[in-house]
Amino acid sequence: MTKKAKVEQGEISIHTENIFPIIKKWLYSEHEIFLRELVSNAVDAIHKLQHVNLVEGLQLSDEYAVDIEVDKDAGTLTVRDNGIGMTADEVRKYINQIAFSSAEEFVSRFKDLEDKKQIIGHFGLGFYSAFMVADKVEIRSLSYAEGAEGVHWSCDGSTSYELRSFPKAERGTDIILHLSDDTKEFLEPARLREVLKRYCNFLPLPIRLAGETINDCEPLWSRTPSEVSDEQYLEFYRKLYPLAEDPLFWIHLNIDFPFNLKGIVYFPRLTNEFDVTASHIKLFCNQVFVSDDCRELIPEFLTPLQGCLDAPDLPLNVSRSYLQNEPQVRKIQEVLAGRVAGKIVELAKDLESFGPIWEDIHTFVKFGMMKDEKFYKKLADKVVFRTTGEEKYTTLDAYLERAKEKHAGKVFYTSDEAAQAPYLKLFADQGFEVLKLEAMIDSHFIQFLEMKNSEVKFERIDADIADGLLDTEAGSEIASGKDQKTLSEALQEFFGKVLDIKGLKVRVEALRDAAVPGVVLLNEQTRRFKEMTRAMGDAEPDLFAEHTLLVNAASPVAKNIRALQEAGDQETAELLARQVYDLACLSQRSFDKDRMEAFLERSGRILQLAGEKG
Ligand SMILES: Nc1ncnc2c1ncn2[C@@H]1O[C@H](COP(=O)(O)OP(=O)(O)OP(=O)(O)O)[C@@H](O)[C@H]1O
Repeated sequence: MTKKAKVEQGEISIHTENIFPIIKKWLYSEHEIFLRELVSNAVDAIHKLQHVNLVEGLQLSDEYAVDIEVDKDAGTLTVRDNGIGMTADEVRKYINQIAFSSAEEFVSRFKDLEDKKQIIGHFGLGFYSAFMVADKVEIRSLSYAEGAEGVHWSCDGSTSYELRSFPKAERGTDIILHLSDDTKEFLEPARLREVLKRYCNFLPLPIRLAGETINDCEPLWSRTPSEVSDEQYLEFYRKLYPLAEDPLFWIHLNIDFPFNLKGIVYFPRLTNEFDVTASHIKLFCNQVFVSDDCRELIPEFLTPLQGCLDAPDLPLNVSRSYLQNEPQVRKIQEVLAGRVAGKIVELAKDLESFGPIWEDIHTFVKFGMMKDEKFYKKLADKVVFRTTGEEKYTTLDAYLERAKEKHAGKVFYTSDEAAQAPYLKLFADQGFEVLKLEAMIDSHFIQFLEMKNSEVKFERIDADIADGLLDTEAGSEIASGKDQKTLSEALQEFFGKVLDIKGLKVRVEALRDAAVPGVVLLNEQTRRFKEMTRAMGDAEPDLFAEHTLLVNAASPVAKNIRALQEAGDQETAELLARQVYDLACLSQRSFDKDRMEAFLERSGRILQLAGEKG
């Protein structure tokens, strides 16, 4: 005669009326995370058994795995493990009391939260997340303990449960979900696979779907860095980001003290499609996927970093705003910044291979240096600049060393090679090296460098004419003509009178290069100030409100103007003076319609005159 199984019925002692509808509705969009929760509980159960096995010397030698199975006809999904199992008492304690009281706490803590995304992806849901997708949940379990009896628990989503003994042959736990009508998608292997790949891809034990292992139990970051080859790092990257180009460099973190942090972060090649404002790192907790968005852990200037971080010590069941104030988070940021700086120092040893990498990383490095003093100190002498010099790249120190004779402490730069081409030519012809600072961040970075090195001044090549470009041997000029004026005096007065523009200063100097009739100069400090007000969102500043026209006394055009003026051909002299000015301005600014028309018309007349002369 078989003994009738004793059935225990009871009420789960929770105080919230009925938490399940709340959970279900509230977390609707993220209900797939139930699978992560159940699979990680199953993995925990196996780890616990492995631990007991060691401590108690049980000498178990099973093949451990978590199996996920579906029964389409019955509409059930089962998560099975061969871990530690539970006795009836443990089910009462861990499921009826602990799991459900934490459920209650969870709901009361987060139900008023506006931004639900804040906690999504973080732990704290546990076993009861099964009710997000199931109308009824069953547990069948057999504890590892000697003489243990199988146990069966079921609950239909109300606050009452049923518990009875159950003839289970194999140690471990089956969690059986009777999926609700609107979550039948989880009976589809393809959908299950997708979710398991997302959350369980790197779990440390085999996770099998219909018998097939779907995960990588030993993700690369869990290995010893010295045992991993470059090819393996690249292969891992390609698996994580199949559409991306190979990264620029990577860092393998393997920290045990003062906190645990493992992971591999990659600095990607930045393409136009790459969103540098989004977070790209996948966060794990003991190899369980937690979130794709862990921007709190990464210093702001390193947001492009990709890869995986495994931070088992972080209290992940808290909101992101909590994370922002978590001291450990700051330490992780510091470690990341330090390690990235270290890697850059290493890469910078070979300037030739470093140059192209620098092109992709420089904005972030400069931003980091301005934000983080430690980062600055580590990299201060590693910053490189593109240059017109012999090598393609130079450090600031090397540049200043070369410039010692000609312009000590002064750094000439261009912010736009095309627009400043005439100036570049002047500098190049006289053998002056010019740095190319063409990125948005550079104007701020220059300011920052000047603050850090008070003896260094940056000057854009159109800011002033360096002494070395002037022909100081041109000799003193002789006063001549009816007006008894020197060439410089006469031209200065003539240009000033003819152009008659508010804010324009005329300066006449002999340049070493006679080919340029004139250049416009914009004072460095005034220009920077104007650019700054533009950056602050003020109305478009007029960069030309104050500017200087430098007329090249060495140029044949200037001499010609003076000759025409002396000969009384005021009209042609004026025509040429205006053209010299417009040509000098043209590279710096675009003309409006009227000025362009006047310029073209004048050009036509000058061509005509030249033709008549010929
Ligand atoms: N498959 C299982 N095998 C053995 N025990 C289990 C299993 N699943 C759950 N448990 C027990 O039930 C308890 C409650 O699980 P639950 O998932 O709600 O919370 P948790 O795992 O302790 O914490 P959290 O999931 O929030 O990190 C577990 O601590 C464990 O003791």
